[in-house]
Amino acid sequence: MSSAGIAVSRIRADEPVISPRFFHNALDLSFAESIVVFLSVSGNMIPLRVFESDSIESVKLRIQSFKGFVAKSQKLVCGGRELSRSDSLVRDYGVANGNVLHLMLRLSDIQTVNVKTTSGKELMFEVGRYRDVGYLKKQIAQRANEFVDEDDQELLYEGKPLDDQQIVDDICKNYDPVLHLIVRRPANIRVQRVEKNLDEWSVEAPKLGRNRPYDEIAAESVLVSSNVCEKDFVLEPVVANPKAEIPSAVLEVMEKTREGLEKGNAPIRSNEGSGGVYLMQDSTGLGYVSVFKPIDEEPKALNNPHGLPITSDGEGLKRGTIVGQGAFREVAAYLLDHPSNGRRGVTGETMGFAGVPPTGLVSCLHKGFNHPNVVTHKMGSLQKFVKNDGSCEDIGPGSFPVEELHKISVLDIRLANADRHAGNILFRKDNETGRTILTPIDHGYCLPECFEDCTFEWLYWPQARQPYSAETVEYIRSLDAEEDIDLLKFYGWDLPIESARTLRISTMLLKKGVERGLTPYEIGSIMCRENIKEESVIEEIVQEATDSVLPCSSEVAFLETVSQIMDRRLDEISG
Ligand SMILES: Nc1ncnc2c1ncn2[C@@H]1O[C@H](COP(=O)(O)OP(=O)(O)OP(=O)(O)O)[C@@H](O)[C@H]1O
Repeated sequence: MSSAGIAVSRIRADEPVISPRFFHNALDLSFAESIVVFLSVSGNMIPLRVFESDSIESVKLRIQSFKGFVAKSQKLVCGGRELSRSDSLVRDYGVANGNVLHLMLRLSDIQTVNVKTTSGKELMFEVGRYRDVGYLKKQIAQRANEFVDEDDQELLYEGKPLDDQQIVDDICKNYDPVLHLIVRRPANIRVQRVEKNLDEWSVEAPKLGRNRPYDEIAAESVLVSSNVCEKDFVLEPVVANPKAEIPSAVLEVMEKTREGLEKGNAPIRSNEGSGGVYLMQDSTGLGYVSVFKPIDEEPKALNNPHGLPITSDGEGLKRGTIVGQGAFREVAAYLLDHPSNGRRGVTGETMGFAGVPPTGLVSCLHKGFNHPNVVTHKMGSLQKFVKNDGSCEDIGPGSFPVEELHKISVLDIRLANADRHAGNILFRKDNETGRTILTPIDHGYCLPECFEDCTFEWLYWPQARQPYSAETVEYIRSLDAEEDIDLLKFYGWDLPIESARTLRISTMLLKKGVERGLTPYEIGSIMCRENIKEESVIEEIVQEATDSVLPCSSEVAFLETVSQIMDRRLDEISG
């Protein structure tokens, strides 16, 4: 999931933002049943008239028609809650007159840039929006070996030379620009250190041929400040229990990330995501190695770069989650994604059944992060960057192999994931086999304290209606919620009793469901609400158990009651 054009308003959603007079004018008789809300887009407040009976989808389509933002790319947040169910109504979310709707856009990070050489040859590049011109030059040098080194290239846009530090997104202004490439004959550069942090660069550029704009370049000397020897970053693993070994795949990701930072390749903030998401570069500066998500930049946290209002009660964007705990949840999803042939530490296998990328907890300091007030170390999750061809939001589910979807369904059901939309599943086509491989990412809202916001987009994909294979059933049988809770505790996250209960109940449901031959669709439907108003079956089961046991009953007795009620409900469904 991603976000880019961002609502930046400090006005709280429950504060009236318009004068009574405006209301009087805005609400004439023909609109007696409508309400006026305010759309916060990039700091601007735009009044928007909606009906309480409008669906969220139709509000998004309206925004699309007058602002041009594709409905699919929109994310609306009101009163600290994401209006995530497209078919639910404005009134279901309690949106009222004068409320502020924060609009966040999910824009692709990738920008197409066309490069035209002086001989008229055209090359197309797809680069990250937040890459700079220097990076683009490296790509040009790599793509066509008839071109000389990146240092000899000059890129022009609308006749003006571009600096290496200029960001692609700043040049592009919503369309695919054509840049003109000029290759200079190699200049002779000599660097001499005159004192600490101060180098003297002597550049002797030879005269170039006619029609070249750099004919005038003559020998010159410039003084350039450099910090090449200074280490201006910190990256350390966060270890809560020295006895808990960091998985080898996570250590490798940390090491490669450190190498990139050491080479001066700064974190690049992703255009996507409602929180601060940084793409960490490798040592060559040509690829990404990991993704860092600091806890203080989560949605509703103090330093969120997208200007979402700060939490007033500590609750995250999804019910039953807490702002600042996203990183623990990301790490938990990797730790609990056990390999299919056993447990990670024992088998030596690094990848789990569902393929959650290796993820660890780190403390990181870099001036490129969003910390407007103080420069401090940031704690957050560091996840291996997975090469991909896009997210499942970009293509229809027809080509996804059944087992690829099933592995993600097992993970989501177990962890009661409250944020499984198609943008959080990356896809990649394997060149050799031609198979599509799915990778689940973004687990900051798993293991919530209640089931209210569980949503699984895959529920509506045809593969979800096929039964689990024998191997998957075997894997599900091997799961043990108590072992999982102990594992997380060993790694330093003592799950709150409510989240531990969620894990126990959802594991119980998954196991009982497959024993009755239920499909991912059938089990998933028990966990998800059909609409925002009506409780899901799992919520009804929990409520019935709560009503049946004495308030002083133990957790074991409560879970035993849940188990009995669940058996009855599952028999009704499967019978
Ligand atoms: N492990 C990864 N490998 C490759 N790309 C990734 C990875 N993790 C995140 N990304 C990229 O970064 C983007 C934002 O990440 P992510 O969805 O985790 O952020 P978020 O703020 O939690 O988003 P959301 O608004 O969906 O909750 C993703 O859409 C994806 O393009």
